[in-house]
Amino acid sequence: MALDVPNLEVAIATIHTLPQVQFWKVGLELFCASGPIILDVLKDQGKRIFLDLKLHDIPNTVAAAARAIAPYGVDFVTIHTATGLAGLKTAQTALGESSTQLIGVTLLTSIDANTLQQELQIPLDPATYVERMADLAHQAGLAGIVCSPQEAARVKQRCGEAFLRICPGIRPLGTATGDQARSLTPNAAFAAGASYLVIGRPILQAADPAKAFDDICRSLI
Ligand SMILES: O=C(O)c1cc(=O)[nH]c(=O)n1[C@@H]1O[C@H](COP(=O)(O)O)[C@@H](O)[C@H]1O
Repeated sequence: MALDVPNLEVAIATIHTLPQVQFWKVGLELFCASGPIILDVLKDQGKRIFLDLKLHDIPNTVAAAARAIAPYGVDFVTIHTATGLAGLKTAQTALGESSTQLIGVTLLTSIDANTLQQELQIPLDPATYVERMADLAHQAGLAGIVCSPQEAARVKQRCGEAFLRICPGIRPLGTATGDQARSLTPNAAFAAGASYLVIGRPILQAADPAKAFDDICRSLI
């Protein structure tokens, strides 16, 4: 679950409201607001942690950031694959002996074909672009990628089962799409080969978040 909340106080309340959630994603909003203390809070409760900082810079700088992140001991940390092969490799190397797995963000799930081709002037369809980015991440030795569930099957076929496909853009039927452009239902996402689903607003903004979480889990059985 994405712990997309504005500060430490709300984060702690949210973790308590959803004790059944075992794996939390801490993103830029909360990490900037709370600093690394939120990681200690989650660790103290035995939770797994996905630190979603989406590194994107020159190789020397992403490597330095990865070295600074390694001692946090989180499970996953993200880097944009558009950083390029050299940056992906140096960041992976910089994590050294740490158990943290480096995950490449391929193409944000908010970007549709029109935005990719017209606005960003990248003459590929999103699935082909994601495949190219998955290849880079795979070649650099990363543990997996973030992609939309719509690309999960192709990435699995291309890079193998062990290469993680972490999929946001998850929308149970009847929930608002919002800014997500390439989405699927939880059930369809797993069927398509997602290793993990990342879900925020459909649960956080539900009238009863615990029920929304349980309903999603039940829909997967
Ligand atoms: O790296 C991510 O986690 C991420 C990548 C991406 O392409 N799309 C995407 O939505 N995310 C994150 O996944 C979460 C999705 O949240 P909801 O749209 O509220 O379910 C947010 O925390 C996003 O920052």
